[in-house]
Parts: sequence; structure tokens; C-alpha cells
Amino acid sequence: MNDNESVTSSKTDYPYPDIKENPLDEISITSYILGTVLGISVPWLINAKFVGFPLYLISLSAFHFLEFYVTAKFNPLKVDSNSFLLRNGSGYSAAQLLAICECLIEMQFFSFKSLSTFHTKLIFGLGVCLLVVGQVARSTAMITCGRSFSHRIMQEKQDDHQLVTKGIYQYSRHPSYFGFFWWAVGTQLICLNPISFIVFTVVLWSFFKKRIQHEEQLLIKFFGKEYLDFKETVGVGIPGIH
Ligand SMILES: C[S@@+](CC[C@H](N)C(=O)[O-])C[C@H]1O[C@@H](n2cnc3c(N)ncnc32)[C@H](O)[C@@H]1O
Repeated sequence: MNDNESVTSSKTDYPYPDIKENPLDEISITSYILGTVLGISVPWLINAKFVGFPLYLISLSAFHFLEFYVTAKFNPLKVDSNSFLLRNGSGYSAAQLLAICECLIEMQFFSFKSLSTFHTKLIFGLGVCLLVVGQVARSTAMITCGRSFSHRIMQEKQDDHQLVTKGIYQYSRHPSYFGFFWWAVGTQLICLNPISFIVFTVVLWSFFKKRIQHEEQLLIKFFGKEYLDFKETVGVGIPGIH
């Protein structure tokens, strides 16, 4: 076996992910914790006073696991321990903490945290739909974009960076942001969290608006008219972001 063969998977052309960027102890512990949260939350659904909270924990652990898994499977050259997206900035951690505290406090002290009325059932049902659509869109976008996807915005065009306009990109030109936004809004609807619903919607809307503007300036620099034509014909799917 020569040096090249020793680092190349026999099933794909991809070199093995960089081991220095992928501390195996950290990755295995993170996966274990996410699996534990999922493992505790699934049986909790059966006897929970309010199913929104364990369902939220399930969607949160599945989301962060899938961020790493899909990157590792479909874009292995870009996978690293940050691919779980758990270190997604202090604002993101604070928002998730707020959502957990709000849900637990309101479950204790407020009667609206139950699926006993038509309105709460409707909000909960809408939340489940949004989080499923959001998660499917997010993971499908990462798979479709493949090697051109990166959690960090590329400031320089990489040799293997190709403009993706097919598959789910025919319906949204930023399907992973579309997915993230609606998934996050959906999580707050299933929790029946009025405060966090407003906070998540406003903060994520402003975040993606700025991010898309910045990302598109670079994409126009990389792909010129090809990107301008794409921008002209395909929308984003987040209200107020064009
Ligand atoms: C976090 S990914 C998000 C991709 C896209 N904005 C989305 O929501 O699906 C960011 C990277 O994807 C690249 N990117 C964005 N749109 C792309 C497209 N249509 N084709 C190829 N690369 C794209 C950007 O250059 C950036 O480095």
C-alpha cells in the first residue's frame, strides 16, 4: 500500500478527513451526549405532561447530529469538530437556553402549556410541519450542494466550488438557510413558547438577511452573470428576504 492509498477510502475518491481537525475523543463524546439526549427524550414523550418539550430536545439533538453526519458523509473534506454546529456563536446558545428555560418555567406556572385546546393543537401541528420541512430542506441542501457547501462562508473561490442550481436549489436559492430558519421557528411553535418564538424569528431573520447579502456579494464575484441570472429567477423562501 503506498502513501496515497493509505489515506484514501476504497469506496470513494475522497481522502480521509484531516485527523488534526477531527479530534476523535471530542467527536465521540459529542455524539454520545446527543444520543443520550435523544434516548432520554423518546420514552419521555409517552408520559410527558407536555410533549412539546421532549419533542424539542429530540429535534435539537437530531439537528446537531445531522449537521455533522451529513457533512462527514457528503462533504468529508470539510468535516471537523465544528460541523456539529454546537459552537454556533453565543447568541445561538443564549437563544436555545432561553427557549429551554421559558418552556420549563411556563410548564410549571401557566395553563396554556397543554394540547387541550383547538388553538394549541393547531400551533403545535404547524410547528411539527415547519420543523420537519425545515430539517428535510436543510439536510437535502447540504447533500445537493456537496463539496460546494461549507459551514463557513468561503471568502475566496475554491477550485472545486461549482454553482449549484439543481435539485432543491430550483425552489430556493438558499435552501439550507430556508431550512434552518423554518426548523428553528417550528421548534418554538411546538414548545408553545411565545417569547422565544418572537426572539428566534426576529434574530434569525436579521441574521440570515445580513448573511445572504454578504454571501451573495461573494457568489456574484465568483460566478458573475450565472449567479445574477439564478438570483433573478429563484427566491429564498423566507418572507421579506429577496
Ligand atoms: C452555509 S453554506 C450555505 C449555502 C446556501 N446559502 C444555502 O442556504 O443552501 C455557505 C457556502 O455555500 C456557498 N454557496 C451558496 N450558494 C451556493 C450555490 N448555489 N452553489 C454553490 N455554492 C453556494 C457559499 O459560497 C458559501 O461558501
